[in-house]
Amino acid sequence: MIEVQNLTKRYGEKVAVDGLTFTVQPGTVTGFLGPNGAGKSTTMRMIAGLDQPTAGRVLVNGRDYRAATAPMAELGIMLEARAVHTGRSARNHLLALAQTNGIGRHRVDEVIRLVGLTDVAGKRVGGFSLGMGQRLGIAAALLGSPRVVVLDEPVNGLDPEGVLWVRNLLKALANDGHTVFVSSHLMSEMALTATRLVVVGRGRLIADTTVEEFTALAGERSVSVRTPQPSELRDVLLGPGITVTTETPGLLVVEGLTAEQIGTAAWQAHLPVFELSANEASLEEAFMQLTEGSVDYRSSEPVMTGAVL
Ligand SMILES: Nc1ncnc2c1ncn2[C@@H]1O[C@H](COP(=O)(O)OP(=O)(O)OP(=O)(O)O)[C@@H](O)[C@H]1O
Repeated sequence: MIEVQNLTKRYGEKVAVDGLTFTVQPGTVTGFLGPNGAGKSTTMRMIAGLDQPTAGRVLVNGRDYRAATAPMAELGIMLEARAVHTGRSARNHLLALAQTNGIGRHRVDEVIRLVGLTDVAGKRVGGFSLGMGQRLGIAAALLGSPRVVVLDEPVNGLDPEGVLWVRNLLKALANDGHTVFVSSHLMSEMALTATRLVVVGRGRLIADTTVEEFTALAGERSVSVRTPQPSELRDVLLGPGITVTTETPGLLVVEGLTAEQIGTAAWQAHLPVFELSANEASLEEAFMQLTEGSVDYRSSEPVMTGAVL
């Protein structure tokens, strides 16, 4: 379990993390979401004791992680992969880590197999692609068979097969009872991997919810109806909690009713309907709405959702 209590981190004037409080439970994958610069990496570094909080504290399995006697068995962490420039082979890199933490050789081979690096284990890490580096980072995080696994953007740089592999790995770890906390700035990816979500913006907690609840929120959508008798249909549909707007002549946009309810009401009132379509809000759109106003860096160019998926 990870308990983050009133956690704050300031860098001079900049408040990177601002009074965050949340708990990450074992047995589930918890997604840590937020736009760029929201404070995810800083929070993760404080969980691992790599950064000192300005205020508040973090408990890993009920204790301060820095006081753990076998730290790699408590917490395995992979921070955002940066270019690794090392002449060491992947196996030697992991062996060195294992030796300094009292972990046996057989576990090194086990994690190499687990992350699919067997064929390149003898190769220099410096020559690894971003995806191979991610796999190596995950191997290092899992080396001590930790109860808590924290991964910062683990699918960055992975091909679709790699993304699927990470997704399944995280789910398997959670099913085994591990605490799994994984950051991403992609809502759609988290929706497929996580059960719970902690959403931050500008260092503050925006939502601590289940993916199901979040999806239901995104599911609140409008329905477009094309009819030759818009004012009559509008009168039929209007009621408490229902809004009807006209965007173009003959086209109503209805909020608060399903397409089925609208179709039935129109049929009962003998009003013709030429088109009836639900306007689905994507998870990514719902996430953008939720974090609106808490984005640090905003591109002036619109980004097609497909391009970031
Ligand atoms: N060492 C530092 N010194 C000064 N400012 C920092 C430092 N580390 C982080 N920040 C700032 O704190 C804020 C939060 O950064 P952080 O890297 O934690 O965000 P993030 O959510 O992980 O973003 P990303 O998805 O871009 O990695 C940013 O505005 C960043 O510029």
